[in-house]
Amino acid sequence: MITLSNIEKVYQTKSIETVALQNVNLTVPKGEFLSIMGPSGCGKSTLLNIMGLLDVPSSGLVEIDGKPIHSYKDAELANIRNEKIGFVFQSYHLVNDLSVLDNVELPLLYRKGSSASDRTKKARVALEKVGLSARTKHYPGQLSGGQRQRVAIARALIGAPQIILADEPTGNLDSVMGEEIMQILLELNRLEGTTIVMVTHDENMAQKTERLVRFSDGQQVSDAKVFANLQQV
Ligand SMILES: Nc1ncnc2c1ncn2[C@@H]1O[C@H](COP(=O)(O)OP(=O)(O)OP(=O)(O)O)[C@@H](O)[C@H]1O
Repeated sequence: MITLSNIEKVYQTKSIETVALQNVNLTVPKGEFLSIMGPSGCGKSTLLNIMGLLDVPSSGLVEIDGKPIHSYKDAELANIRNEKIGFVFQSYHLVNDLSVLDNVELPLLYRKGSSASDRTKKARVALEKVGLSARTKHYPGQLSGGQRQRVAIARALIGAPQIILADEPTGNLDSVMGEEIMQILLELNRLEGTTIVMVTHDENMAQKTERLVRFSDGQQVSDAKVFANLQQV
């Protein structure tokens, strides 16, 4: 579970102060699939970075599973990020000169006690989950956008994270590939209980999730269960 209380984020550059988030209170229960929508610049990526422990708020409290993150040392935070959280980005963030298999193995390189054979085995399982078993030796440049995003999801999955944070995961894809990626995320959430927070500009994608929070100017303007999916919740 992720809890944000009275979160404020102010970016201070030499001459300008930008309030990216203000008075944000949001709880994401374990196993929820939550969408975040809002106009460009309203603070969605900032929010996701704070939830993913990649950034800290200017004020307010962030708790993961009931424990405030400021009570952890930096090394402990890095461990939580590595073990509990998987990230998926709009532009995939794959390493171009590594094969698909090596890209997927990357998060485990930073984990203690994982052998090369264990990493390879887990990477193959993750690639199978996203339907890319036949592409392990390819390089990202040899794949379509949808396939690259599936590699990125496999990489997020390899460490069996409890939480996946996805920043516009279908943003660079056409509607067919976007739908495929969405089905993978929905299955992960339903079958494995992975908590997913997804930033999206696509109303259709948001309507497939359980709950939709809309932001404007750094603040929540609505927070509602997605009616069409209520019977599945
Ligand atoms: N590192 C930074 N330094 C200064 N200002 C920043 C920084 N990062 C973001 N901002 C500002 O904070 C505000 C929120 O940015 P953020 O990237 O969170 O918005 P967003 O809703 O994700 O936008 P988009 O949909 O375009 O990706 C914007 O006004 C942006 O210019």
